[in-house]
Amino acid sequence: MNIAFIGGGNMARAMIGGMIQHGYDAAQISVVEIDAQQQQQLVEKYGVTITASIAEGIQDSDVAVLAVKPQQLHAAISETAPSFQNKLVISIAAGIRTSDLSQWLDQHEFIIRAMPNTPALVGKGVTGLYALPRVSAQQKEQASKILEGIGAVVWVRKEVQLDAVTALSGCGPAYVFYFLEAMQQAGTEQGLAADVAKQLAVQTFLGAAHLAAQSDDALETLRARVTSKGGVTEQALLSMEQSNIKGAFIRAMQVANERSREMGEMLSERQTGALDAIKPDTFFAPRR
Ligand SMILES: NC(=O)C1=CN([C@@H]2O[C@H](COP(=O)(O)OP(=O)(O)OC[C@H]3O[C@@H](n4cnc5c(N)ncnc54)[C@H](O)[C@@H]3O)[C@@H](O)[C@H]2O)C=CC1
Ligand SMILES: O=C(O)[C@@H]1CCC=N1
Repeated sequence: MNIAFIGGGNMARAMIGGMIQHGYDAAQISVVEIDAQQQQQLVEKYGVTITASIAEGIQDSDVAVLAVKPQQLHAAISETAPSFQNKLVISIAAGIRTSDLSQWLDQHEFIIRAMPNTPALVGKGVTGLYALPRVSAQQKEQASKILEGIGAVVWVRKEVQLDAVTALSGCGPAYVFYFLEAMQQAGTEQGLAADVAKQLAVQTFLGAAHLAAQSDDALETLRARVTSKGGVTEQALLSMEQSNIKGAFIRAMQVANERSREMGEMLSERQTGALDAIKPDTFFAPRR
């Protein structure tokens, strides 16, 4: 199965790196990338075929993965729509709806919208997937196979659920890094060396995540087992409750979900002319 990536930035590189590490042949991967520096890095690091032309890049591919920024997508694909004919198209662009993609690609029907995440680079990603009704079972299997090379795969039945997947696991690695930064900072402020604090924080996350993955117990139960009555953890959690950390976190994910939907709406409206008056560099600012 030959795969072409349209856009070879952060997420495409995470996917390509993960796929190659898990045995995928670089000769079967081509990347359409317009930035010369990115092109050079992709060739040097992964040995994939590079071109700046979509028509050329995808002509021998069975699957095209759309991996440019959401606001770059319409411009990138609309003029080369016929090149995508009969190919399975997997879009990883946040927010962009399959109905718009289909329209931009001359009513293309074989479209899967996917939301992967950057731990794909180390084969530990998770991807949420939604397929248009005409996508065959075999094409869905192809998509699962590609994405299982870089981690776990979860199919959703309703497209709107992908906004929740985006808010949770698409953005999730950033929340984890943010939390790790806070743990490292607190550790150093309490007298630990920065590298030791980082190791303790990262290993604690890894350990807790493995424990949660392997246990049948609810997350609350696992938390309760750490929290001795009248002990140390209890005080820390009490402090977090007083600061409403959980509420703030849930609110942040709600905002992320809204932003994902808003991006889809704005880009859809823009292409139908409703937002033409707004300059491309400013229209993408949040409307709040
Ligand atoms: N970074 C992340 O954690 C995740 C990103 N995504 C989605 O992945 C997509 C890509 O995101 P990133 O990799 O972070 O962005 P990025 O900016 O690192 O990569 C986009 C690449 O596309 C290239 N490009 C732009 N226009 C092009 C064109 N017409 N033809 C060929 N190449 C073109 C750019 O030069 C750039 O290298 C976005 O749509 C984003 O929503 C999805 C899941 C997670
Ligand atoms: O922040 C973004 O827009 C993309 C989508 C999920 C992770 N990164």
